[in-house]
Amino acid sequence: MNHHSQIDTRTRQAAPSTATDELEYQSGFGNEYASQAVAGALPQGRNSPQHGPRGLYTELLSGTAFTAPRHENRRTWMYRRQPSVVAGHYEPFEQPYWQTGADSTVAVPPEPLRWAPWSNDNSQADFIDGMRTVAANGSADAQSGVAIHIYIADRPMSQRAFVNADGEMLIVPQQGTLLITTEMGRLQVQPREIVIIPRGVAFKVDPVQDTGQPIRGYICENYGAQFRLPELGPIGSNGLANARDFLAPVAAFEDTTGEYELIRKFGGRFWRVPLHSSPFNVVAWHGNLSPVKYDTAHFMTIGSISYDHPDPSIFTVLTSPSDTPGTANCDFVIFPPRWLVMEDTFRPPWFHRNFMSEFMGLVYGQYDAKPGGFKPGGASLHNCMVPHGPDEESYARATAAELRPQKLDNTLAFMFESRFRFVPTRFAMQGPELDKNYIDCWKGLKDQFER
Ligand SMILES: O=C(O)Cc1cc(O)ccc1O
Ligand SMILES: [Fe+2]
Repeated sequence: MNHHSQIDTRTRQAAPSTATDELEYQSGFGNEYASQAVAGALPQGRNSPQHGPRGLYTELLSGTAFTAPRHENRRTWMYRRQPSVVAGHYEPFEQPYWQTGADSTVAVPPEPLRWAPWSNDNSQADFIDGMRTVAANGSADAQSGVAIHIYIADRPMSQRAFVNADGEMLIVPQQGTLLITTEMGRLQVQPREIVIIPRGVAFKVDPVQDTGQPIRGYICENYGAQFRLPELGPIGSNGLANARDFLAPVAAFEDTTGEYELIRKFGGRFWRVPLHSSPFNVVAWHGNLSPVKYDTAHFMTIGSISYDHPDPSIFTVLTSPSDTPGTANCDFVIFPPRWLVMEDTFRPPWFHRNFMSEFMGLVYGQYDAKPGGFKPGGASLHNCMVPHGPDEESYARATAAELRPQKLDNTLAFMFESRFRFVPTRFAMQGPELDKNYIDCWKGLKDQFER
């Protein structure tokens, strides 16, 4: 099933890169998916028959505690050519730029921060080597908080696979199409789409075409509760990201021979182990723990059709709740193409100070609160209680505008919003991408009080 062909491009914005996706998927979010690459490989009526089907080994992957409530419980049964315990000894692997948890030695100024698109500092990097942590909070061992990384990669992972025991990974591609091979099968993901790789699932990321440009994007590594669809409350039973638009892979296994290198992130450290065959050897699987992708063009955006600018929580695609109701470990929020029709309203985001900490990125186009300075591939950070809002240009434009219905088009910004303060890494604070003059975009907002 190719869902791209179903997008109505008259009303929905096409992504800048449009490689066609010929892969097959199963639809739904957190379904009891079932798939087999070879007939007879998926047992019927039981999970672990005395003899695995077709000589396959049975292996269970639990993404939540066995006793997690039913609506949160995630696990998948895999039928594979070898169990994943077949491996040698692990040895340490170095990835010094991929950091875990807040770095308490970094002094974070309580002011708005912004970064230009990061430059490619290593043109020999795959997805793992090309990862750079830009901010983090919480702790992987405490199962709370997130890290935000950017990746810039020029080469395929090829015979290298990766397992993250510290959290799930929400990938937001910004440039170039990815082919993601996982234990559950393959997904193709391009800018405008997002993908979630659950904690513990082996995967690798390869560029789809050689465009001469590296693949680039943002990642939210989530140490906390798994991302899920938000409650809809009075919105009702439909809207925002609809579950049926999420796509899980179908079972597929690799026949490649030769050595694999498996890299495992475990408690903030990296380890490597040689494998004598591909870890992508699952012939059939069933369960509700699976990577899924989602095309944000399917997002049913809701906004004000009377007056005022609503809170951006109406744009929540996914939420990772914390123990405090309504106060997320992390929300993933998008600012997609949409109509603005509010009457007698300052339409861009208001000036504000927020309890929650806001990390923003831009996939393409312009963000209405910051028409200049905030570039695709760059980022901004407005931490807990840090004042921010529309820049001078946006303010001038919005207060002068004639309030006709207006389409914000050709744009996709997003926000990782967390209850925990984001601590930028040394890499982010000391690199040349940090915008030293960001605060100046507000300096012309003079006192114009008419007494
Ligand atoms: O600060 C930002 O640009 C993000 C944001 C957008 C919005 O529409 C309302 C509040 C908010 O924090
Ligand atoms: Fe904000």
